[in-house]
Amino acid sequence: MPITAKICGLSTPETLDAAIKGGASHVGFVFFPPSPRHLSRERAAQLAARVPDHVARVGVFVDPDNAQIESAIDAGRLDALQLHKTSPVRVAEIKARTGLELWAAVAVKTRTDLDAARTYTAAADRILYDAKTPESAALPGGMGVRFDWALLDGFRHPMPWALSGGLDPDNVAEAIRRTRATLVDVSSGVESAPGIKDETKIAAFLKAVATL
Ligand SMILES: O=C(O)c1ccccc1NCC(=O)[C@H](O)[C@H](O)COP(=O)(O)O
Repeated sequence: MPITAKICGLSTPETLDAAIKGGASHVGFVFFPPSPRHLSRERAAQLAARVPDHVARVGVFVDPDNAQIESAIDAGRLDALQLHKTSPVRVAEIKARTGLELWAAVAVKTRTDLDAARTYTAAADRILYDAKTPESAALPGGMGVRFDWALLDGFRHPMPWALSGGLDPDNVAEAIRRTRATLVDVSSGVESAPGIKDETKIAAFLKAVATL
């Protein structure tokens, strides 16, 4: 099975183009004001217009309300929604309301954290296993934190899934070999500073994925 990749938190035409040129299957647009990657609706619309049909636009949210979601879907021409810190009931509501592909982020630090994945079976289309960020952290994702991939050993995934958290061009091949992920997601591992994507790192990450 080919390995695919989502480059998350893109905010400029140049870095978006680098992700598309490098073969990303998904591009992520963050809609969360505290994030250095947050996009205004205007910026999202400009970027969305550059994305070809074969690349999926994923909107990233933290327990959003309906108005936030609807304006972002329109502006970003979103194909999928990635929801952090959002309950299974709320994910199901959003799915019913939008009809879009829904990804539920599950924050992982211990094996017990994986149990949350099963609570989304009736609501989400995909689980994104992401590293749990510290309680004091400003963001629930995009912090370059990695979890112990061995936690996924022998775990029966309840639905399609993706691996995230602390991936970068140097460790993504090992992560894929270790976990057998078929979709990987990266943000800060392809940045030169928080929120500043680096075209060279994006290309290196996608090359590392493509060579597997
Ligand atoms: O990236 C953000 O700023 C962000 C803000 C709020 C919720 C989620 C966020 N990012 C989620 C992602 O999809 C990241 O790609 C994922 O957490 C991995 O990030 P990183 O460890 O930096 O590669």
